[in-house]
Amino acid sequence: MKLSVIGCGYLGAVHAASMAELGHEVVGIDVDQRKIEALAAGRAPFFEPGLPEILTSASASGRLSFTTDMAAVSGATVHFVAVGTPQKAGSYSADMTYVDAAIDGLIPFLKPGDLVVGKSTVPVGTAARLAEKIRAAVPGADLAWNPEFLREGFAVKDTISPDRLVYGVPSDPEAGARAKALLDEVYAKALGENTPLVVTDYATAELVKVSANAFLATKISFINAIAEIAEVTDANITELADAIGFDARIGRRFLNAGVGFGGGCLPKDIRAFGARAEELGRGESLAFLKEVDAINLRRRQRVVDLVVELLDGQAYEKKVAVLGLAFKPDSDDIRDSPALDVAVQLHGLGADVKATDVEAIANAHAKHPQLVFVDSVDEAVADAEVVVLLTEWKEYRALDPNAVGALVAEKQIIDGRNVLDSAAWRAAGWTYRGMGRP
Ligand SMILES: NC(=O)C1=CN([C@@H]2O[C@H](COP(=O)(O)OP(=O)(O)OC[C@H]3O[C@@H](n4cnc5c(N)ncnc54)[C@H](O)[C@@H]3O)[C@@H](O)[C@H]2O)C=CC1
Ligand SMILES: O=C(O)[C@H]1O[C@H](OP(=O)(O)OP(=O)(O)OC[C@H]2O[C@@H](n3ccc(=O)[nH]c3=O)[C@H](O)[C@@H]2O)[C@H](O)[C@@H](O)[C@@H]1O
Repeated sequence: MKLSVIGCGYLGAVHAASMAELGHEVVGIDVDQRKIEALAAGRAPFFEPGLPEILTSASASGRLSFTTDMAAVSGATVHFVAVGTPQKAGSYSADMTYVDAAIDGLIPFLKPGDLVVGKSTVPVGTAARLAEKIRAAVPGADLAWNPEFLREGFAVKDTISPDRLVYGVPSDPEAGARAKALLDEVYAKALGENTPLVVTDYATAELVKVSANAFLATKISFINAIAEIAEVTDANITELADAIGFDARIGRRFLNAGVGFGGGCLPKDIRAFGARAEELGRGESLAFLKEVDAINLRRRQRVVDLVVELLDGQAYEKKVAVLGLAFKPDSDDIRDSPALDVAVQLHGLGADVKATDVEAIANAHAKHPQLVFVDSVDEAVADAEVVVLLTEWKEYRALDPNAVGALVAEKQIIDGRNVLDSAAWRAAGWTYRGMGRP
């Protein structure tokens, strides 16, 4: 099948390459010339495990191409829209400029029978609005909403073998059936493997996406709120999470307390969802998401406070090693990263911060050139008075407390992700502080 993917960022580039890997003929479009040049040369413009391999194989197959020229969509029947919907400056709402520009750019090249498929995360009501616009401009063309649930770090696997598929299709039965048939053809492999499929209306599909992210964010903030109580009672949040997680109704996943959630999605999605609820006159229904956000941001402050506490109340000119900048391991994404936020705050307090990451240094440097970045843990921790672990890369989880201890000035560590063996670090002479565990 011939597909186009408009917007080739963390979502779109993976989607384009994965669809080509599945046998479709795909053209990826982006306004970012540099990104397109990299992708066209078979290079991933960001770090995502497995992406380089499928880019190479799909490009070699001749089924995958990339361009900045929107006219290239003409040969395709199904057009995925995967452009960004970041938080609007000065507001909690989603910035819809890119989605609107992508649809406006696409319309002149649509033909009757084409299906535009929204993948970006949008405020509920967007699909109905865009569908009207598309149908008015190109009779016979239509729109479906097919939210994406991939996780960065697992994006290729999640795209090729999703845990569920959701289609928001037009309410007209004939148009709905046609949209479903086209999407079934796109996702034939996953459907053949009995992937659960929910076929629904636009509003439900849009709400499924933001509800899923709101639930995940709430689950993380729930455990972090309990971690705040654990901190003042000397309870152990990890053991507590294990214990409640054994209840299948609760489940252990997404109960890792620490410096909290970040990234290009959970934080901005809960804010945009709350803002949309207010527009709909139902602000109070999602008021709890403000608390979820507030708990989350307090965890970053908690790490900063712990650093200052370990430095006897004064961070100024003290040497602090920051391990981790990406919002999570196996990603170079620093969008709303708790780790980077903490590094910036410590720098703001006058600390002599040396920060490192496995993949995210270039992105972090581009955004915060005022920080000092070093390429290795050894350089970061040299003469440090406090070491702060903020992104749980496997390399950092495996650190040897004795080896690190030989390099620092003071053996003090804050485990912002609760991933180190506290007993082993203490046995090696370290002052160990976790996030809600002794
Ligand atoms: N990153 C992720 O893991 C997931 C993201 N999403 C959603 O997918 C959407 C995209 O997210 P990301 O890929 O992370 O963002 P991103 O910022 O990495 O990528 C967006 C891309 O769209 C391009 N773009 C902007 N305007 C354009 C236009 N008019 N025509 C063509 N290209 C244009 C940008 O240059 C950029 O490369 C967002 O709505 C996000 O919430 C949903 C699920 C997972
Ligand atoms: O809409 C999106 O873009 C995506 O957002 C998240 O995926 P992602 O942002 O890639 O990363 P997650 O694995 O969800 O982690 C998000 C943040 O939560 C943090 N987290 C996660 C789990 C946990 O137990 N504790 C915790 O603090 C992570 O460190 C990270 O900062 C969702 O998991 C995806 O399903 C969704 O498609």
